[in-house]
Amino acid sequence: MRLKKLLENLHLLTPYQGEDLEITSIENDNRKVQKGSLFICIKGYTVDGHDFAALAVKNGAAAVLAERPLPLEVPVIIVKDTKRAMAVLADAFYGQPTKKLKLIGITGTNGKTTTSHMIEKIFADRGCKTGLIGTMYTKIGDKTFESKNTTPESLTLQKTFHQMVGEGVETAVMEVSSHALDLGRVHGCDFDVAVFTNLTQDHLDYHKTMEEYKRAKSLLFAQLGNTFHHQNPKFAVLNADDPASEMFRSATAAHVVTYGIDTEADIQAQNIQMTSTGTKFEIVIGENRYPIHIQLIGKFSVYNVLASFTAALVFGIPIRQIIHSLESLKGVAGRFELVQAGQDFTVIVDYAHTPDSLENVLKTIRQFAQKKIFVVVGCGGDRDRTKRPLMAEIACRYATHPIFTSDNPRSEDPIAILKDMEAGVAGYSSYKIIPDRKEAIVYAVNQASSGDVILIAGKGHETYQQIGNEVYEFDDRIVAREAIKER
Ligand SMILES: CC(=O)N[C@H]1[C@@H](OP(=O)(O)OP(=O)(O)OC[C@H]2O[C@@H](n3ccc(=O)[nH]c3=O)[C@H](O)[C@@H]2O)O[C@H](CO)[C@@H](O)[C@@H]1O[C@H](C)C(=O)N[C@@H](C)C(=O)N[C@H](CCC(=O)O)C(=O)O
Ligand SMILES: Nc1ncnc2c1ncn2[C@@H]1O[C@H](COP(=O)(O)OP(=O)(O)OP(=O)(O)O)[C@@H](O)[C@H]1O
Ligand SMILES: N[C@H](CCC[C@H](N)C(=O)O)C(=O)O
Ligand SMILES: [Mg+2]
Repeated sequence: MRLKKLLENLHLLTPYQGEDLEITSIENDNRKVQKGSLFICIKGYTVDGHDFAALAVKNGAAAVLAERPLPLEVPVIIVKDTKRAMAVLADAFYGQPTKKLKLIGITGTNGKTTTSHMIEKIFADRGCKTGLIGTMYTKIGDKTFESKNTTPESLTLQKTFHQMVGEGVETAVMEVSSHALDLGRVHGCDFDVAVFTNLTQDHLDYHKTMEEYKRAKSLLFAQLGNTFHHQNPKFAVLNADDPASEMFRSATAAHVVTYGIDTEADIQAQNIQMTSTGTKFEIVIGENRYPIHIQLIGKFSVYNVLASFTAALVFGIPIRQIIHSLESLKGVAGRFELVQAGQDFTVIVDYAHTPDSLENVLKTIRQFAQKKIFVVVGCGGDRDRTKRPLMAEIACRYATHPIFTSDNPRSEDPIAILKDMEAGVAGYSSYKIIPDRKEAIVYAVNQASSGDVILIAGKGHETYQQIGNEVYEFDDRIVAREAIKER
């Protein structure tokens, strides 16, 4: 694409008058620059991309987009906010791919990954080629690619959507994190449906207050726009049981459809019963009742099913097909995943790393556990510190044998993280501290007797543990399996 044509999309008050050049790619990392790239300088949290502009030019950059003048031999286009501009240029360069896709965005503290997989399954079961972007990976059809962030920055995102369109994807489902919304990573994404799961405490290291965290989440609903698309209507799918939904409703002019359990909603779950193979309930829509028997357990799973059901319903997918897809879902990796290695006690690996998710999972376990409940849990370093004492207290409140250990300590001292956790459990003496995660898992496995339950929380599908700057191979499921075998 020609540079002038590309820059027209920025609608600068003083249009670019410089040399017109062929732009072969857009990059914001000098290490990816090739001959003819437009290099965008982004001031990051760690380094300033402006400091890499000269290197980018050396690597072949034809032009540079920056927030201040730079002494370079190629054209330097100055804008106030390169991150905002990057989203616009990425969308234009890749041919506005989200306009060619049915795009479903999911936000909320917990349940995004699970719900996105449910929605993807409903569309895939209909023979539709799907795309998925989220915490575990980016997926195009059956191929998966590693993802660094739950929601990547705009350039990576638009490139991925472009690839999806090229490979025949019709429907893309993505998790939209609060960081992404706040940092404008999804600017320009033409969402058709925005889904809200729930809002509880997390990420206060970044957002500082719950109000700010909620405001960031509300941007997804604001982004559905204020224009009506009567041929392709846009929908906000909101959780009637979560008070934050009111703010999200007011943030959008799109059609609002609610789901819920405890509060009256357009799509409601009633008569919820736990069975030996999962959960049975009825989905009530007006006068109609649709029985469903899913293979997952817990009230939180019912919420995820309702959110997915509603998102699919607004696209006009027949109810019996939606129900069939949801009933045949066995689970999502690392979410309430059972480790079965011939033992006579239950071992569950789950991604609960927030107070609310830990409480939900432990409450669910309490519904069926007959004997001891072990929980092996830690808290991530360089993340919200205020959730640490809360998670520890929840572990002690619901489990008979809580074991505090390390999650991903990152740059923090693991012992200091454990001290933050301990601050929440002054009134308890039931817990044990084993800083080494493997030792903690082995200890729980060795202590368990027939009929007990062990919950290993926090890392779910993760296959690594980050201690300092080192990333080690670590998979709770494999460690637990080996511990069971060696018992
Ligand atoms: C705080 C934050 O969001 N950081 C994100 C940010 O990194 P950063 O600001 O540190 O970037 P930087 O390293 O300073 O680089 C600045 C610029 O210089 C460029 N650069 C850098 C080095 C170099 O040699 N050459 C070069 O050109 C970089 O390409 C970049 O354009 O930009 C990176 C690239 O897009 C992100 O990967 C990174 O996410 C980090 C890994 C992260 O941990 N983010 C978390 C907080 C996050 O975003 N989490 C959410 C939600 C998680 C959930 O609840 O599910 C998520 O969506 O993942
Ligand atoms: N609807 C829900 N409400 C509360 N907790 C949930 C819900 N769904 C899942 N959980 C719990 O939260 C954990 C994380 O679920 P999931 O990975 O689907 O959430 P997420 O929003 O994608 O999280 P992240 O922001 O870390 O990517 C699960 O392992 C489970 O313990
Ligand atoms: N997306 C979440 C994942 C946390 C997972 C937990 N294992 C941790 O490392 O804290 C985050 O980055 O905060
Ligand atoms: Mg996720």
